[in-house]
Amino acid sequence: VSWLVDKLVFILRQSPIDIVPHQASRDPNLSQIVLNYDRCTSINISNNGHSVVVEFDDTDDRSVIQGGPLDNPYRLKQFHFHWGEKGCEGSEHTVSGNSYASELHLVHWNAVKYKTFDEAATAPDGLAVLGIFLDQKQNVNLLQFCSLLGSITDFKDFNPKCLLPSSLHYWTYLGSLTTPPLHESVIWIVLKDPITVSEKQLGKFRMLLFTGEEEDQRLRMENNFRPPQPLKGRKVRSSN
Ligand SMILES: NS(=O)(=O)c1ncc[nH]1
Ligand SMILES: [Zn+2]
Repeated sequence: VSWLVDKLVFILRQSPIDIVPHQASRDPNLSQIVLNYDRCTSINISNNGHSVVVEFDDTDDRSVIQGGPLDNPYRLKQFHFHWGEKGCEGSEHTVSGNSYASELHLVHWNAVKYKTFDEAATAPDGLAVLGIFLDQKQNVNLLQFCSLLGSITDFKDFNPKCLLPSSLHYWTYLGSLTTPPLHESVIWIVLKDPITVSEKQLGKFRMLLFTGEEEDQRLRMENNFRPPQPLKGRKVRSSN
């Protein structure tokens, strides 16, 4: 039973969470976040069976996030999306119990303190994930690039800056990966303002049918969002 106790005791900072804006504490020491994605080097876009992922070259500090709750620059490694089968659900974080249609995660790692992403992914200050809510309207045409499971397509010079809302106001809290292995290693930075995507584009997410190499292995990819987890006394801070 001790392994069970160990497990229970250490599930203290799981993600996502429900963010309640008026309960977040406005912290004057929280500076703005700074995104240096201009010389970002996207490499490929792929469908890993749970999401669509765009990988970046993280061998140097060309694409980093810094400022806000972060003590040093964190390197952009990949971004991916979470969505649902209906327009009213799909994001992982919720705001006063309300879901958005989808949520974009830009995953960064602390290359100052750790040698590799995998090492950082198990450290309490190893990762920083920028979460951006997607509402329904505009165009995010990544999906036409890959709808086949396991398909990897060249995807050079894509600058994620075009996926950002006008304001970089954010909430921040200490949490975890929202997919296995659920490591409690993420400093979450969730932007308050959503970006808007078209219903058609979101529909493409939902219709993301893919076939593996084997014939007739047709699976529907949908509802790849984890529900909100217990706050366990954590504080959510709000930027100014
Ligand atoms: N969804 S998440 O951003 O917490 C994540 N990134 C890598 C694995 N899981
Ligand atoms: Zn994610």
